[in-house]
Amino acid sequence: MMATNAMSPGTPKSKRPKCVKDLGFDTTTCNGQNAFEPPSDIEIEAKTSTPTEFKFTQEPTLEQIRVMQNNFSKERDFDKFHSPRNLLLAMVGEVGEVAELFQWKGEVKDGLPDWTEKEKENLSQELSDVLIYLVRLSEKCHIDLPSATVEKIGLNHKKYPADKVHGSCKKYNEYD
Ligand SMILES: Nc1ccn([C@H]2C[C@H](O)[C@@H](COP(=O)(O)OP(=O)(O)OP(=O)(O)O)O2)c(=O)n1
Repeated sequence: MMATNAMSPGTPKSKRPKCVKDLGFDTTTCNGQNAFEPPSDIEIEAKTSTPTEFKFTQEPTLEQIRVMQNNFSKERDFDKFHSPRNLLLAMVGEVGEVAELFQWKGEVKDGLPDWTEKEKENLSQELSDVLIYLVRLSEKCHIDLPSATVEKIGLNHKKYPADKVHGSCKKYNEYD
């Protein structure tokens, strides 16, 4: 379904859409319970795709990751430690561990061709830790992360119209 209610970046926070439904998108199919159907103005098919282009696997979904981490925490009686604040600090700590892997390397090439297998494995683990804590934090804050992300991408489309910003890295509020 098309977004019908345009929202300018200057809209006060209190008046901003709270969920993807407020943008005019059909949310009945993107709440983690059902199959995901993207709003028709947000493409999920790659614009161009080559056989060598990097892609994620289809599963696990964020909901499946939420369940896996929820089970992991229950089995270990970790729930009592997983308050939103603790999870936020844990996530930021893991972001720091990602940053440490890039520290002093200068710019690195796409696909990290100059990294050792061990370095790539470390990065893979630290990025996963960030995601695991992000998903857990979202769960604890009752943020439906997949839907919220679609909503945010919708907002990004409105703030950064492709025909206006093409090839520029200026912030949306720096345009006339
Ligand atoms: N109380 C805890 C402890 C760990 N984990 C899970 C979530 C993370 O994916 C991972 C974090 O474990 P560590 O704190 O041991 O961090 P690392 O795995 O990054 O180890 P290191 O700090 O040695 O790199 O384990 C968790 O959910 N709750």
